[in-house]
Amino acid sequence: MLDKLQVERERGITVKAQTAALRHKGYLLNLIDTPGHVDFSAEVSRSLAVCDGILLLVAANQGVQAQTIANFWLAFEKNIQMIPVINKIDLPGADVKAVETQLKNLFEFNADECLHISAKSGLNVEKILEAIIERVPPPSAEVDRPFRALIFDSQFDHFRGAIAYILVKEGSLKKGDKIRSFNNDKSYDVAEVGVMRPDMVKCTELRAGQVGYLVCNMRTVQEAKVGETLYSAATDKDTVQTFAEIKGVQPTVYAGLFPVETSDYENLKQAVERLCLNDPSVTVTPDSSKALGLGWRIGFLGVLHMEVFGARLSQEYDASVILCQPSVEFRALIKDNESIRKRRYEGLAEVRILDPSRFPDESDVEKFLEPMVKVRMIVPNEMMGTVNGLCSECRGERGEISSIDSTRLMILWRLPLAEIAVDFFERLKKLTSGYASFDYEPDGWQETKLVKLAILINGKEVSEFSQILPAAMARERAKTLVQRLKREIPRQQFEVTIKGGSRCPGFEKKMGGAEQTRSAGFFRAKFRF
Ligand SMILES: Nc1nc2c(ncn2[C@@H]2O[C@H](COP(=O)(O)OP(=O)(O)OP(=O)(O)O)[C@@H](O)[C@H]2O)c(=O)[nH]1
Repeated sequence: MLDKLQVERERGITVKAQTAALRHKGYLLNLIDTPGHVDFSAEVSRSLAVCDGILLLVAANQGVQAQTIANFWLAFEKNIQMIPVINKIDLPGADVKAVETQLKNLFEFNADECLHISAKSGLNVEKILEAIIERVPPPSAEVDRPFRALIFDSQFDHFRGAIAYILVKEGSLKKGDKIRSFNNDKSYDVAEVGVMRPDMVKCTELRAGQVGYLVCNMRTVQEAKVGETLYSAATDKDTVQTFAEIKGVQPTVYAGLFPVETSDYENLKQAVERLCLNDPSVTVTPDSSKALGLGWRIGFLGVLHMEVFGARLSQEYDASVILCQPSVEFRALIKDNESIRKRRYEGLAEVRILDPSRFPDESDVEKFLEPMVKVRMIVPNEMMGTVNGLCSECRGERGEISSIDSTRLMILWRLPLAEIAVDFFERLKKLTSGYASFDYEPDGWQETKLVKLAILINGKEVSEFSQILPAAMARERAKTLVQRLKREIPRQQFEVTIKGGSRCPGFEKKMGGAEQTRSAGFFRAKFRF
């Protein structure tokens, strides 16, 4: 019901938090359904900023997943009331007792706190609503004060402009009211308010404690930014209390984004801005390339997030884009030499490496650093060896292992982000027949050796296609690239060379003939790696 986006329906996953208001026995409950995948964790943290309670859902046949633990701690730190719910008890593989043990061992939930339901058959679902009413405190809301609300999500509508989803903390709001935004400092006449049921339904008034949507002719997407405070135009700005900042999540992978046709740049720019309104966890920096023209370097929370962003641009905005190979951010500590630092690196001692075309000269570099992550996996006992094997292959350092019940282990590893950014989860799932779950968080930086794999087309480097990666990963990656290029490039037209730098000596592979019938449009359409 709540997965409305085409990409969600196609992939069967939630990528966007959705709100639904429902009435039950005289109470108004506002629910937010959040995604489960680690790439969309920003949706969870943002939703927690406006919730008074959470339902911690665990499937009876799968048990606690790695992301359940991450989400538990997010809610715990905010001191939000939690209701543990064990779902899918209708399945033959359901083991309610085992899940109860896990919930006790990991989070100290007692068995009598846990609800046992089947969302499919509807069994005991009613009890969830009762539990929300009994256990979750009502929102603190003062209806008699002047209007004040927080924008916790927003979306661009092709017909009505920016639509803000708000939590009304104080007062009330109706059509015709005059309001102001605190950070943007603009004033608006309210054109429409309503609630999500889960589709937008107009209503006459939103009152303190409610969440709903607001249309007020916000013309640019910046005006409906998440975290903005709205208040009654009659209130003196100096007396307005703003909401605590909704902390952003740092991107983990970056990729170049360019229009297929350079003439589409302006349209794509608008589409990117509008989509970012609904997905504020991406970071956007303008970028330009000799081969691909004007575009952006975009930061995502993972490769799935990147793929979903690309799919949404094409499905919701009809945009054709080139997304280059994703890469993590590396850093270089520049040698302690004032004149080199000044001349070449804007005086910086440490530079960020996000773009192969701006790879520092190796002789200027004291050391390279790569980002590390703490990975948490939950796996069946008998698969420990397999999982540990995979992690050591990925240059990992083993951390603690603990059992969460008699059949499952929680395994911690410290791994380079570059190793897990692309296909680690797929490999883990394959090796464990889908039984392992995985979650990670940033864990500092570590010295590394970096290699630039340069891709030359007809003898010229196309830096957007070139890649920077740890030397340990270079040979494997180069081999995959060779295979891919063999499939994708018409050899009579292009000669492609992949060159390893000094740290990947001798790696040079040429393919195709050298005929100079270069067609930029073709390049753009063809190179989507
Ligand atoms: N047998 C059974 N299947 C269920 C039950 N609840 C959900 N499912 C199935 O489990 C699958 C996943 O359901 P979703 O609701 O998409 O799961 P989710 O946890 O929201 O996943 P994300 O959308 O990625 O966050 C679907 O195929 C559902 O039909 C249940 O109580 N019993």
